[in-house]
Amino acid sequence: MRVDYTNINLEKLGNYEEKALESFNTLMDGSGQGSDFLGWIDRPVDYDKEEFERIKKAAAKIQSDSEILVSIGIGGSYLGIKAIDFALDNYFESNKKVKLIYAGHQLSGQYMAELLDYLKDKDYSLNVISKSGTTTEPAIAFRFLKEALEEKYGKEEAKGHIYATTDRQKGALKDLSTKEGYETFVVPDDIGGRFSVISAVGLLPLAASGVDIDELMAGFEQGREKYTKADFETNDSIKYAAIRNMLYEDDKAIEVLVNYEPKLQYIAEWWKQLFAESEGKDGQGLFPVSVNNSTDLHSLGQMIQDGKRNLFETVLEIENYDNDIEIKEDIDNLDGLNYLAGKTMNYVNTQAMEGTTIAHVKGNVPNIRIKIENVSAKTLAELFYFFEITVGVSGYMMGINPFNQPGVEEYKAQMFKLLGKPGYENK
Ligand SMILES: O=P(O)(O)OC[C@H]1O[C@](O)(CO)[C@@H](O)[C@@H]1O
Repeated sequence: MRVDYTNINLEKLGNYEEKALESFNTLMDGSGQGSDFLGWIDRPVDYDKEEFERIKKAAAKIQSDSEILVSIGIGGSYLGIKAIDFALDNYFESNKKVKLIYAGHQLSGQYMAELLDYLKDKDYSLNVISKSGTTTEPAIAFRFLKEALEEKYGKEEAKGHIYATTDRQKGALKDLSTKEGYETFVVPDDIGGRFSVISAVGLLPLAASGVDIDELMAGFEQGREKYTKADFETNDSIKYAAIRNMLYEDDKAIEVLVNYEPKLQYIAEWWKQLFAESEGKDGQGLFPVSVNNSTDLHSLGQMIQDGKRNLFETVLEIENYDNDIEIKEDIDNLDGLNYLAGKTMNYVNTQAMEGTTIAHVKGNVPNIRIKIENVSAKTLAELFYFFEITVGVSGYMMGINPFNQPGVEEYKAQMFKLLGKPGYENK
């Protein structure tokens, strides 16, 4: 993975170097705000090997008795799993050993009714994932899905199809799992939800679907090797954090994560939670949005080219693809496309990316380019780790605690009051 800053004016970057390095050191020595949640930094090498093996065993069991695993969770207990699972699958003929279906990531009654109907004649298991064990969306989903599973297999057999990933010792889900005897996996105390894909949160469902979790861990480890060195020139996490802050102070309020490969769509969704929950507090933070090109060049592209000049782009470029297809000569050439004969579609896509970059830079949209070698478990894990270090450094540069998310409680309090949850009457 490499980061290219060619299309950024780096004249003022020197003013940010010292602060970026200071913030990086604060992150690494654990002396900053939220330092109880830095377990993800060393987790690529320092993890529970016994649990890792248990995850592989559970995954093999799921593969042997289920065609579907319903992964129940929201936010950090959903987005990283979906991002990697979606990116590594074939678009049409799934190559997965077990199909992952998601639940508990919204509150749609329509979705739940249709899901329960769909599952009726399928063999499936449930992985309920919630660090707190009390989040409303997954809790409601689990209540429905557990009932349906018990109806299908009987209460005792159903227990062997339920896997709970939650806090080591506390919370409603932990209590329920202990009472019912479900196999449980741990969301470590020192890893916040949006950083938790490296734990059993991500590892169990991804292993069940057939992702090589050794490769995934190798990618995180590679990230740790590259992005935990205190060197401004060679550690792109520090430099990228500095550039984001430089652009932020230059009135760029929005960062747009751009991809030209639909497989990366959910990587962007994961990235949005990481940056929004980490930076969006105390009246601060770059607003993270994403576009999927070239699709969005025909919608948001107009705004990016010509709208308010308050944004910059970070473009994800894939350097090598597993598949590509050549455009052929057509005798009639009625569509006028013969000038592309002999070129591949990915070549055209790349020129769309390069052309768009030129146009946007001309239109005063600073562009950062992140180049990843390919779409694999290893490269995606390295990319995740890179963004995680970046957000820690960047958040400390902004003077905020990047590891809490107090703002998300407000909607919950108002919703609970409307729903009549005991204790919320006077909120
Ligand atoms: O895993 P949990 O505790 O259910 O939380 C899910 C998500 O909800 C949040 O706490 C926000 O409400 C996120 O930070 C978190 O990723």
